[in-house]
Amino acid sequence: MNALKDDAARAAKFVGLDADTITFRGGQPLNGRIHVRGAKNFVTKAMVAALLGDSPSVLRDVPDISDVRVVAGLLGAHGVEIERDVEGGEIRLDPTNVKQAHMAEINAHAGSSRIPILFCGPLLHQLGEAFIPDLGGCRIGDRPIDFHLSALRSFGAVVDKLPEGIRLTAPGGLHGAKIELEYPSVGATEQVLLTAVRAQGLTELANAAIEPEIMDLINVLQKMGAIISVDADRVIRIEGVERMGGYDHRSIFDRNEAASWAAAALATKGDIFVQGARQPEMLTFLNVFRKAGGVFEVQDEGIRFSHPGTPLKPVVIETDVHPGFMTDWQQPLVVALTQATGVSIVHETVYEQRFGFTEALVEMGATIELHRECLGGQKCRFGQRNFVHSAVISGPTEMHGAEIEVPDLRGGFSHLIAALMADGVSKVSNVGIIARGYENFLTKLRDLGADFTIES
Ligand SMILES: CC(=O)N[C@H]1[C@@H](OP(=O)(O)OP(=O)(O)OC[C@H]2O[C@@H](n3ccc(=O)[nH]c3=O)[C@H](O)[C@@H]2O)O[C@H](CO)[C@@H](O)[C@@H]1O
Ligand SMILES: C=C(OP(=O)(O)O)C(=O)O
Repeated sequence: MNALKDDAARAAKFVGLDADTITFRGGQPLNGRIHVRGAKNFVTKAMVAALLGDSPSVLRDVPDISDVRVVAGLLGAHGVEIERDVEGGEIRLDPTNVKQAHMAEINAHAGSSRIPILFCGPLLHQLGEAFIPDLGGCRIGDRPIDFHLSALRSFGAVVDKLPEGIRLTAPGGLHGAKIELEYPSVGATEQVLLTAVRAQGLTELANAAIEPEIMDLINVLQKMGAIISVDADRVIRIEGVERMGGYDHRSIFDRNEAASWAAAALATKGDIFVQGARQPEMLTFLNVFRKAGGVFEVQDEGIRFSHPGTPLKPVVIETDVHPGFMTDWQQPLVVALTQATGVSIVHETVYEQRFGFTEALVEMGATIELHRECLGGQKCRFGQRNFVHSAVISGPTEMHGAEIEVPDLRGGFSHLIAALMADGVSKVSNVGIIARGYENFLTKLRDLGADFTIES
């Protein structure tokens, strides 16, 4: 539990959030309009990509979340000059004087985010050497980096595991490789992209992940001078180039944040217009939202999500890689499903331990049973390995206030929704973790009519 407190305190500090525990008075619908900016799962990677150029890059729609601060800190430690307009969402990254960072500065970022692992390729290209601190990120499974290290070795990198992180060198340079991922990992696909673009020769990546955030990273890399093609069969081909320049780019919107607010509208019987949300990247979510009874209206500026005013319907969901149902959508939606009439099933096939958040929901009155079996229909990697990775949610159940602790980013947002939906008072602690991926979430909640008080 101390590790979670540390996660929360660190993330809160990064964005200047003076809040640890929030007392909610629930039972009111969330109504109104909020604005979602660039995607946590893209912006941070585009910032790393700037390291590959020999001239400055400009990224727009950058949200003020702690993962952005962590990556900016690590880039700054490596000599990247950063100018940031936090309110305007613009960041300018000048990598022309990139240098090796001091170990102390690198380790100051240990345990804060998963993004540092993506510095490997760009630092090897620019400096011939990379030190990567211990990774952070949500505690929702083991989260090994074996695909990353194996891919880097295929490019010619030498990896030394040190007590405080990993050190990489490339004595013979980096050269193109033929790689096939065991599973279409988002991070490992990005690792290959960020390394292959300047490696000598051709790289072929089979079984790649093709999430919209990865496609936007490819857009950025192409703007910088890379040559990348994506085939329909999940094969990505990259022709290495000798030099790359900077980019000017507006980030893709955060579809995970948008889905979270949609779930909040459904769970609290509310009506939320999410400015910045777009239909194509949310197609799969929108289908499930509609099947559960949710109402949405796609407009030019965003998507309006609302409760139908009639009972919600149960759904069966299997999380999957894109274009499947994104794992980061499942936790907030489960809260709404506690109000559906009947039995819903969620089969989590991406992470082996992503149902820790349901314990608090059960304490608040939800009926959720967890199972080791693959309950969705398809067999996944976790069924045979005996992980608790399927949830059965029976509803509708009355929810009442409780004292709960945020376990991870999306689980934390689901706890906020539960506290707002429940009758009575709830105290939610460790809210700093939510600042990892939800910009100004307290202001947005206030704007939507939430009733709460903050304790530091
Ligand atoms: C910062 C960021 O973008 N985070 C997202 C990214 O995480 P991240 O990139 O870490 O997720 P991955 O797609 O790599 O992980 C998917 C699965 O592959 C496994 N795996 C991954 C790498 C590896 O070397 N070995 C291995 O076994 C993981 O343990 C997990 O079970 O994609 C996830 C899946 O869409 C999202 O939930 C996260 O929000
Ligand atoms: C799992 C997530 O993030 P990370 O990979 O940064 O831990 C998430 O955004 O839900």
